[in-house]
Amino acid sequence: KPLALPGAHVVVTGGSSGIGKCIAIECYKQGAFITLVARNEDKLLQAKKEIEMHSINDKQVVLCISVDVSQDYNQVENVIKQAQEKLGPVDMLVNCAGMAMSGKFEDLEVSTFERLMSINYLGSVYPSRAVITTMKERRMGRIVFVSSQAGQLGLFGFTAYSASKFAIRGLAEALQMEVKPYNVYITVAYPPDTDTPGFAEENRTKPLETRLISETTSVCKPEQVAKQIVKDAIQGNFNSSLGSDGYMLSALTCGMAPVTSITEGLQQVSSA
Ligand SMILES: NC(=O)C1=CN([C@@H]2O[C@H](COP(=O)(O)OP(=O)(O)OC[C@H]3O[C@@H](n4cnc5c(N)ncnc54)[C@H](OP(=O)(O)O)[C@@H]3O)[C@@H](O)[C@H]2O)C=CC1
Ligand SMILES: CCCCCCCCCCCCCCCC(=O)[C@@H](N)CO
Repeated sequence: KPLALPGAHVVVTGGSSGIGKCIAIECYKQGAFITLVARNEDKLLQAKKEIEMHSINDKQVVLCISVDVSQDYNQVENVIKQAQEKLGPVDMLVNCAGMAMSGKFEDLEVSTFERLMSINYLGSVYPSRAVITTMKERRMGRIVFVSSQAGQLGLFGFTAYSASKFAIRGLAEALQMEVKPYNVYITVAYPPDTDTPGFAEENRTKPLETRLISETTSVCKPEQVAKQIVKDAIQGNFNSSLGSDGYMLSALTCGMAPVTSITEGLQQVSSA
């Protein structure tokens, strides 16, 4: 059964910018209560104002909490507790906090591998770990992981980034198998290049080869990406991708990932 967003509590990490902010807006437009989680407080307040312009009733709330999701599990757990005290149990968690850094393997600092793994991977483990018990008890919930097309295939320049985004998929597949009997559904999103502040930042140091490969697919708008992710999450689809290249990549790299319908499974076989 699709998740009903009106009145639901949606937590979005990385909700102060880019794709995360657009996901928050999309959910708010459909009547959800939102908790935004990110580090910078000014950006959080700015995003809150922007989201509030899309309210559909006067009960809706946007709560902001500043925390680094990649550092300390206890801190993250406290943040989730605070959010639940104010807005009730989390119906949907969207793990969107993350960043990209590119460069040839030998040019990347070793610390970059550690950093991307902790932000993109552990930064998705901690919030998910903090909500899962309640979701299982309530026999409902959605957890979204934002991976990337670079989490479906390894690309020149993305040795650190791709690995951190592949890791998310392993976590998600295993977790979905555990929580399906509890009516909790996991979605992994694989967005293409998307026009966000994070993307602009990433482009400042991108190797030419990476740029050329990336340019074979077009740059999407974050609103468009967000709409697709929210739609798939509500439906409980395990895979969320966008556009014809996104569709092909997902079909080619489906592996043994859960399928939502028999049709989807047959489609994967025929398009492969
Ligand atoms: N844009 C793109 O081309 C694509 C992006 N993605 C993925 O989508 C996600 C969002 O990307 P995008 O919208 O471009 O990024 P932005 O840089 O625009 O936004 C990132 C958000 O995450 C927050 N954030 C970053 N690090 C942390 C942290 N340690 N703890 C808490 N919050 C954090 C930022 O706030 P603050 O800095 O204040 O903490 C901000 O709200 C990322 O996971 C990215 O890898 C996937 C495919 C394509
Ligand atoms: C037959 C199948 C055809 C498919 C063509 C495949 C082409 C691959 C292009 C991948 C682009 C990389 C996107 C990474 C986005 C990202 O995560 C960063 N921008 C993060 O900010």
